[in-house]
Amino acid sequence: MNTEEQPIDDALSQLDDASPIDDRSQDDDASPIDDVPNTEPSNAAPLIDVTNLSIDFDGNCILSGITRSITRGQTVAVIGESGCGKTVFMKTLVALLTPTTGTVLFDGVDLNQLTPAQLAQTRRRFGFVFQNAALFDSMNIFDNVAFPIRQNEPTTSEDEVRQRVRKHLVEVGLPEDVARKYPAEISGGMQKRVGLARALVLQPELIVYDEPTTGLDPIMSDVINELILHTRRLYPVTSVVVTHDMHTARKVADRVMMFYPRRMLDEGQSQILFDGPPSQLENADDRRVRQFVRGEAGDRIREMSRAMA
Ligand SMILES: Nc1ncnc2c1ncn2[C@@H]1O[C@H](COP(=O)(O)OP(=O)(O)OP(=O)(O)O)[C@@H](O)[C@H]1O
Repeated sequence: MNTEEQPIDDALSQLDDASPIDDRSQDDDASPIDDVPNTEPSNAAPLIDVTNLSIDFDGNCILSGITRSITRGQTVAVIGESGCGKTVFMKTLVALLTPTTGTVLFDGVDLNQLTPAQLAQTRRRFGFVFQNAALFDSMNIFDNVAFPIRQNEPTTSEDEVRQRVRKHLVEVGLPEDVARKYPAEISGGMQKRVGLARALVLQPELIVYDEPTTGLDPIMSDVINELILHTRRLYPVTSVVVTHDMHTARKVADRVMMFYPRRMLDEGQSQILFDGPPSQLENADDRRVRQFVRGEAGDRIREMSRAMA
């Protein structure tokens, strides 16, 4: 796309009366408002149904025997030590990976039975917030956020594109002058907020966040956490948040799933050691869960010693 051809100045003039959530956002210390309507889901039907999922890579079993549902409107944090399969699980939910066995239903439809065209259509219902924001370096922020609209809804008028980009930049607390900048000209925290704005422009039903706070200072991490909550209050969206950040898991999630590496378990043992509200993490029955959330190596040291012996 030739960004020079975009009527960006017109677009930006439309942003002039936008009220960013917090003008301090230029300095990355903005805290978005939370006084917004709570859009509770109208029903509690599962949006995602996973049945007996397993994933192998070259005979190396990463996930097995996973059966879980995710209800519409839930925010699920997926935690667990590095390499246990959190990202693989998340990618499988949005058909970026194909199950070795088992099924993943999204809104009752088996994603792996869809034709490429049907899958592309369904993916418009997903929003992705990547670990590194994954913005296009050659496009300014306005065009980055406009990109999914122009790609997926090419008949949308430029007027509407401007309105929607403006709305979503405001929602993530970015001031209007950011729209003219390029990704390299803004901080990592601002890039993550642009990534969230871009994920929201197609009004997804499911948003997956891959390590949304990794690499951010504690204040900016909390801004991102607030934005995840803010997004949930604004829209009846279902969210899956893969994170190492226990503060994020506790703050944004109404449900936490903790995975354990398959290779460290015996046949038939569940790979999900905990599945419940974050308030119960500290008192989980499984010692490995309590150790994980407290940041104690505990059993893992003994297990690793045995594995290396
Ligand atoms: N496409 C792939 N091909 C082969 N192996 C893969 C692929 N994707 C992931 N893996 C392997 O699967 C395992 C789980 O990876 P995954 O990225 O899900 O871990 P994770 O729990 O998200 O870890 P981290 O917290 O470090 O990101 C790793 O051993 C990884 O190397």
